[in-house]
Amino acid sequence: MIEIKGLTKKYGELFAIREINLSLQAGDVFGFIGPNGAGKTTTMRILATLLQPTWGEAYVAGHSIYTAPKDIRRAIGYMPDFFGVYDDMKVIEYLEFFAAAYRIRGEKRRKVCDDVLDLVDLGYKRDALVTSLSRGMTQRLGLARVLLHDPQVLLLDEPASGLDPRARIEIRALLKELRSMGKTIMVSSHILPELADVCNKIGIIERGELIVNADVADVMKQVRQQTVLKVAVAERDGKTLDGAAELLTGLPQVESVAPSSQPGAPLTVTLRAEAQDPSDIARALFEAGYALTLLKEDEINLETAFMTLTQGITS
Ligand SMILES: Nc1ncnc2c1ncn2[C@@H]1O[C@H](COP(=O)(O)OP(=O)(O)OP(=O)(O)O)[C@@H](O)[C@H]1O
Repeated sequence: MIEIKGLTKKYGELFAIREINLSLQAGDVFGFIGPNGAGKTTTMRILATLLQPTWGEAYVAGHSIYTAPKDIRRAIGYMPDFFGVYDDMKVIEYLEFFAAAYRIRGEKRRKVCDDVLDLVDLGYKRDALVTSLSRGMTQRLGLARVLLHDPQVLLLDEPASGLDPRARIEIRALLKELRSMGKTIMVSSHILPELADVCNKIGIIERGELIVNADVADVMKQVRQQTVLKVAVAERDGKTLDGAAELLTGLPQVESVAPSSQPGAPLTVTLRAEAQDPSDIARALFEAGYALTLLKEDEINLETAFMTLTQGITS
């Protein structure tokens, strides 16, 4: 759906983006992470055929940015990081205006507008003035607008920037819904946690260069090759968590035991690479008379994974 090869944009001597390569399949949700000025907007504007690269190739939905920009515009929904809304227009009028621009006519137009409004949960603001909407609602209206012509590919430039926590959560839920509809999505942000649980692919861009470009699942595997467990026992009958830690440290399949960070918190037990079965741990504790209250695999979050993976690269 998106194929980029050696894409480069220069402004004078400055490389806004430099030799970017990227390949996204249908249904991929690509989180494009980078600090301000890293090159996210430049990349998206080139894909949206609003900006010419200095050199390099880019195809969207099978169409070249050089030879078929009109086909690309039909296939994409591009939401810029800042967009204006017209004053003294109602929400529904605003959408109908853009639907008309997409040549959606007659009864279908009203239906399409109502459908996208429902999708972004703004049906109840149908007759409100666009200028009366909160920033979160305005962003959702912007999303509704780019969905009018049912594009296969969405390019969303920082859709959650400047929103309060609740509105960010709403945008994330909406992205998940669009993902379940099979859309291919490129969504940018300058912070990773925002996109962590929405994307299946992540790219990190710094000073115009894509320094990480990976499948989320692969990153997880790469970062965590060992099993890490959270373990807790009941502190009674002379048995303590410290005693359990000592016992576990002596087991051959255990590589390390980190004490609990605060009173009552579980131990963090890392197994040796070849030992994957946590039931040995349960058995050893049980046989020594401990009452196990917690034994679960410690789930690594994407943020930690990427921090580990990019250590030293982004500093
Ligand atoms: N028209 C322009 N003329 C000169 N330099 C530009 C122009 N547009 C962008 N740049 C530069 O290109 C680089 C990349 O900018 P870009 O807007 O793509 O970054 P970004 O990752 O989208 O940042 P932000 O998160 O702030 O939107 C920056 O150094 C920027 O100053």
